[in-house]
Amino acid sequence: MSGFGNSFATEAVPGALPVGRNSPQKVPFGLYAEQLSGSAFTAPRNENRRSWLYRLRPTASHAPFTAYGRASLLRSGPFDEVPPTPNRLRWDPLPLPDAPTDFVDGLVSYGGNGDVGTNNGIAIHLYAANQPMAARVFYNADGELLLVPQLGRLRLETELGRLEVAPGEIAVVPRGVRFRVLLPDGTARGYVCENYGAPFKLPDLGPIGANGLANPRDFLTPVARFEDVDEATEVVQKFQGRLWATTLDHSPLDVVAWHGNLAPYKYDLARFNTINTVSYDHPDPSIFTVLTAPSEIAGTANCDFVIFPPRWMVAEDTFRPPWFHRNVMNEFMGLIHGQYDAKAGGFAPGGASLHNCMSGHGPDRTSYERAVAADLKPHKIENTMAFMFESRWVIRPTRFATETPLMQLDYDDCWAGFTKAELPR
Ligand SMILES: O=C(O)Cc1cc(O)ccc1O
Ligand SMILES: [Fe+2]
Repeated sequence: MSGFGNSFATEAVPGALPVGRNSPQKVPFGLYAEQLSGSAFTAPRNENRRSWLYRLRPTASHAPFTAYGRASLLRSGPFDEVPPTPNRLRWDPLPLPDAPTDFVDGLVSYGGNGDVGTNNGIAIHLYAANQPMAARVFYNADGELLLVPQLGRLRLETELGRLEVAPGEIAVVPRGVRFRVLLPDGTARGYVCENYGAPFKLPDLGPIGANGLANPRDFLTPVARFEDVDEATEVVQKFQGRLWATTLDHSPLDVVAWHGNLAPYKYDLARFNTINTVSYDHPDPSIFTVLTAPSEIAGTANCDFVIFPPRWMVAEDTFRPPWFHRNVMNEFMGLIHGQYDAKAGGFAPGGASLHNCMSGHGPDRTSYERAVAADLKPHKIENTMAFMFESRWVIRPTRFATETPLMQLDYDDCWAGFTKAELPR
């Protein structure tokens, strides 16, 4: 179903969706009605998110959750394992695992900010997996999950239906929605932004007008699809930063019909309507915002999801790549494929970089020298897709991120050796 944040209605069995009310005395077929809220009941209408689910069994029927037994590199805010470093950080790609590892066990946190307990901030994870989630499902009680596949498709079997997401596409799974991740290509790697704050929405367009950037109709939400499976299914949840598990005697992906505006969705980044200068200067990368999770300060996001898609570069008398800058916001970047125009080397697909508040960064020396010498005819940047999670709060790396051999100890060298400017004598 097409559209961002629409009010959808879908039933996998004709007649399963109650008509004219949410909670009839007798739900068709004896299904159980359940409201899933993504906002406070009293949130303003344009921010109010909820769906009504009609399921084979109530979610409430389950044994207590107990602490998840397995080791995990998943971390949550507050991020205080190691002192936050003011240094610029970059990592080589996360290797695919040797041991059998599914999506949940393959999550590795690189950093984050805020606090799961106060509903602000984000966590940034990478995943590398080689096993489908067989007899288990996962949900995150701490925030919604923005998934950015880099290698291999993900098949998300969720309570509200099925989504397949390939590298170059993204998906968002709302807080609390249970899902299983299957790997149609056998292995998968990618990035996750876990958003503790207000859910992602489309940015305002201001003077751009009524159309452009990510257009609402290109967001896709699944139709209802359910499993009628009476087999043991483990439910793993993350709650307040810790993993918990319980086992049901059935699959909880048993929602036969649902309606509402809280649902998973996907988006193909190739549909992005990229807007850029046709005169001079390199605009701020906010022109490439796909989704924004606002904070209570207008224009100062808990998280912006920004992409650097293929595009024409035509600016005249302009240094065309990203300029040198120091930002009050905090920038975590990843690369889905190709090359990023500010980095001639070292920033590989599946890798990552972190430039926190006020740390000087920008083009590496090779990119700089090439751009200053370039013949400025129209040039198309092709076969590339980098992205950024940009947040108003410092992204505090995890112990893993600062101690892994994937971290490039020589990152600073990419900005070494610039010749000094020469003033007229
Ligand atoms: O640092 C980066 O590479 C991201 C970035 C890109 C750009 O075009 C302008 C500013 C910015 O932070
Ligand atoms: Fe930057």
